[in-house]
Amino acid sequence: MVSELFDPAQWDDVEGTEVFDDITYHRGHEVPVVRIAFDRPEQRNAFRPGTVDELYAALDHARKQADIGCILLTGNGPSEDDGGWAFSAGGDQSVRGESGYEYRDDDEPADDEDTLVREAKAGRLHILEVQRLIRFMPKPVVAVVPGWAVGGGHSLHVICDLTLASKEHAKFLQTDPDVASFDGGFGSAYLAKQIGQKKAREVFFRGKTYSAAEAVEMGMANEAIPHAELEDIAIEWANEMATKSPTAIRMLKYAFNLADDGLVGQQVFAGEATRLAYMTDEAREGRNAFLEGRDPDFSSYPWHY
Ligand SMILES: CC(C)(COP(=O)(O)OP(=O)(O)OC[C@H]1O[C@@H](n2cnc3c(N)ncnc32)[C@H](O)[C@@H]1OP(=O)(O)O)[C@@H](O)C(=O)NCCC(=O)NCCSC(=O)CCC(=O)c1ccccc1C(=O)O
Repeated sequence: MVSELFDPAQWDDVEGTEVFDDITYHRGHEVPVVRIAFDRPEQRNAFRPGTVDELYAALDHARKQADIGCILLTGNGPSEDDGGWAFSAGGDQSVRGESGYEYRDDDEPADDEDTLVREAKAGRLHILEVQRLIRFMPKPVVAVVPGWAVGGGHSLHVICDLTLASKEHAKFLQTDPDVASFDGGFGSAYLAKQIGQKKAREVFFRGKTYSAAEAVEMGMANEAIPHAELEDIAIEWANEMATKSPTAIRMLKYAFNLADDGLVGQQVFAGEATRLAYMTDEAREGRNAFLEGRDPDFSSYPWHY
């Protein structure tokens, strides 16, 4: 069983992903959606470096699928040890070293003799690379939170485009200052954009646990959903988004990001505007004139206002 909330009739395996140890990755049977899930329920889906590598690879694969319009990011469960549920409890503290989170034992990416592996074995904080991948993903990413979203796991739900939470089991908690960590980027500053400065400071400075209903009330989750229906409703929402105009959704996501992302936000939005411009006859005339060694003739293209 992948997870108690996982409906095998809704999902197909994805070739090549059987090598994943710490996550699962499935593609919608009838919907243009993928489901990526942390798969360490006995550790509350805490992520170690290998988990982050796999998560990055799966998200990047989903990014490149032209027929996939939405990504559900969740956590498998419950824990066989105690029945507890989690989206993710953040960085695995048992492998935290002095320069970041370390590869160890079965988490090793490759062979000891390899020079590149020595680099990879240095402490990593590359969950931040995953955050950026989600941020710039040209399609919506939905955090489906069946239990604890804590520390770096909390930051991950914050960066996702939408958050759907289990009414009974979702719990939102920032422990960063308890373990002497601090997400000074999207996890805190973007959270403040969502719920306001006072509330975001409370989340980090007090380290109180919030329910799904409180998270919705605060504006950091979209809806609290009965636990048993969580993934079904998530698929419904994902399918609604994934069947709209891909260009409109992509431009809207980048437009929402733009103001907060500075020049990089402008670059990402402008890159998509350039792509749209390349699709016009006017752009084809510019390219063809160069290739044909003549001056371009733009006279039939109006100065729109
Ligand atoms: C999540 C809890 C509140 C759940 O509590 P409870 O339900 O009582 O369960 P437990 O019995 O505590 O846990 C069950 C089992 O899971 C293990 N476990 C839980 N969390 C972790 C973890 N993070 N790492 C390792 N193991 C974990 C726990 O030890 C138990 O195992 P047993 O063998 O059964 O004993 C509670 O568990 C809890 O508070 N967990 C710790 C949460 C935490 O502090 N997370 C780390 C925050 S820091 C972080 O995530 C940094 C991430 C990062 O990379 C980063 C770095 C720089 C900038 C930004 C970021 C970023 O945040 O992205």
